[in-house]
Amino acid sequence: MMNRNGMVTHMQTRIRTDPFSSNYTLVGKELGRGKFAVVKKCVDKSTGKEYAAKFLRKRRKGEDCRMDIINEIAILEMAKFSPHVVDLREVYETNSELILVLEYAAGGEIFNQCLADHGDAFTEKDVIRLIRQILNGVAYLHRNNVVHLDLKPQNILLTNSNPLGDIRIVDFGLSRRVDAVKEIREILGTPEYVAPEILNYEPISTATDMWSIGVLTYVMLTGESPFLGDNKQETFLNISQMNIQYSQDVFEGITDLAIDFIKALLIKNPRKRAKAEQCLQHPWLASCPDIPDLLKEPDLSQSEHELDTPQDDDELVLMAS
Ligand SMILES: Cc1cnc(Nc2ccc(CC#N)cc2)nc1Nc1cc(C2CC2)[nH]n1
Repeated sequence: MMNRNGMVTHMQTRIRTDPFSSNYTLVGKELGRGKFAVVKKCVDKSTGKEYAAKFLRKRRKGEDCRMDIINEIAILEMAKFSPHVVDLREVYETNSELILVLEYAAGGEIFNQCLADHGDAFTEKDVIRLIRQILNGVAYLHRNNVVHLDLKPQNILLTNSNPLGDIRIVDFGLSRRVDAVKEIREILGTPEYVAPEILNYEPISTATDMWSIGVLTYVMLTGESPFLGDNKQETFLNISQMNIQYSQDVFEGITDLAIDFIKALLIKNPRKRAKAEQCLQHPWLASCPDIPDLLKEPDLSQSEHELDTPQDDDELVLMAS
């Protein structure tokens, strides 16, 4: 089932109402915190296995937001066959919260290694391998007509940081189905990574995620955020005016193929931007072989997992930023 702004309203996971604390022990400090969610590491009491528990408040600013959380759960369910999307184990509900028990990625956010000093920063070879995994995960979502809409280094986790492990895409709190609605025109995402069409209230599409992957690649290779200004307005201006440099000093030691890859994504017109499947064929990614991911994941784009089409086709409500 879909509603009019591309949110999924139907899920299959059984929601448990027995106490989360009967089965899990919380350990250590918080892993992450958002406006209406907190993420904590936990351990399954019966197996000792580690998970991440995401506590999401159902009421936000006096509104019932339970359906927003159902949307996130349904998208995690749909993506369960992708090895690059964090796995959802089970869901609990209390009076005030829904609790998602998710796969634990011990390596944390790639954000931390993007900014690391030269010694611990990613090599170009690391970035090629990680970007290929991100593209495989995003290609899977796009084949299933889902856009993430908040791709950034804080939402790409590592199974292990040293030795460098594999990526897991997390946080589908802003994600939407793009096939079920004529146009999604909401201001979403994080300023440094939002695509120009978001700022101009133009239609959001899978190309919106591809722009974010272009920014992400730039940051992973250089440690610099290409459009970051002194404040949100300046950042938005840099994006809408395409104020981006590929200077020799910032890209010292980085191949021209890498720059060519980024330039295929940081294109203002979304229709001209490379798609995930095209990116996977780019010579920059072909420069170091890896196990073909498609061998690991069935493609469910045409299957019983297909979400229902929407009941009504009203125009989307234009959301204020
Ligand atoms: C070691 C660790 C360190 N830092 C974060 N940060 C983080 C980033 C984004 C979100 C946003 C979300 N969702 C939550 C936490 N997650 C970690 N492990 C996780 C985190 C998780 C699941 C995704 C929560 N599994 N393993």
